[in-house]
Amino acid sequence: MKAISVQEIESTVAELCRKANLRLPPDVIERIQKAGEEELSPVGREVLDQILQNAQRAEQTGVSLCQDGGVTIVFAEIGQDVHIVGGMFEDAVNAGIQQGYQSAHLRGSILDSPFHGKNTGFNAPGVIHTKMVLGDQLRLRVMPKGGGADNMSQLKMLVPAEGIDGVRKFVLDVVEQAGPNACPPLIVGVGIGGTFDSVGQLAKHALLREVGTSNPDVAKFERELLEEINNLGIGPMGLGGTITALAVHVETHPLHMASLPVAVNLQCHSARVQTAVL
Ligand SMILES: O=C(O)C[C@H](O)C(=O)O
Repeated sequence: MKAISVQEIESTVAELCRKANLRLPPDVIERIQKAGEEELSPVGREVLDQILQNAQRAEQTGVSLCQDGGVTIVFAEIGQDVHIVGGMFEDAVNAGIQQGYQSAHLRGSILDSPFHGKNTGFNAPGVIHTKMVLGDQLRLRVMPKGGGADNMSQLKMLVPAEGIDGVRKFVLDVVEQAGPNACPPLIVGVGIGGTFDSVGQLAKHALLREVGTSNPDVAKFERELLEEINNLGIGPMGLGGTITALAVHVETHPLHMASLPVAVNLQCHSARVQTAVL
């Protein structure tokens, strides 16, 4: 049994929030660089170059990658042999979000209620997903999820007879309808299976994967979808081009024989995720 204090959790989440908002992960940078070599449109190449310059400046100056620090999504894998001491896990995470956003001067985007619309200040509360795992470690992953791209995401309960072709059509429709609004080039997270409530989480979870790595069970489907999305011609920031998406990540879950839930969670090019293990 390992004891982990709420103070450690709070300061770790704070640091992850700061890092995530100021630093584009190396896998994302590499994929954008490669996209710059592949993009056929000169305007598209210019946009990709500006995205890379923006990432460099954010790291050098401490000004956030994007004005939108998003909803702070925290994925926690909690080892069964971990004992959290000194308070409530969720309170510690939310205090960490507040500390991180405040100290790095990041915009608070969270309203207390759809009815009152009062900014809570410093971006708390976040959305927290927890999973019990083996071991005595706590793995924390922070994803600031921008509002613009999340707004263009969609979920649909397909009829099973629509099959995988129906899924393919739905994913393409979602990307096409999003057009420039989700700030392409995108990472397209797709969840298939489970239930109405779980499939959205599956699609969001797919975005955590290292950009461009494939799910061996559906690698061909992911490759085909990426090609079809890039053939839509939306291009970087919607200005036309051959790179609309950097990657398609698909996750599946067993499902009821009468259902075919699909969720498409769009991630803008500012694909920010940072991880720490306690
Ligand atoms: O809230 C914002 O700053 C903007 C939003 O993320 C957007 O993409 O339009």
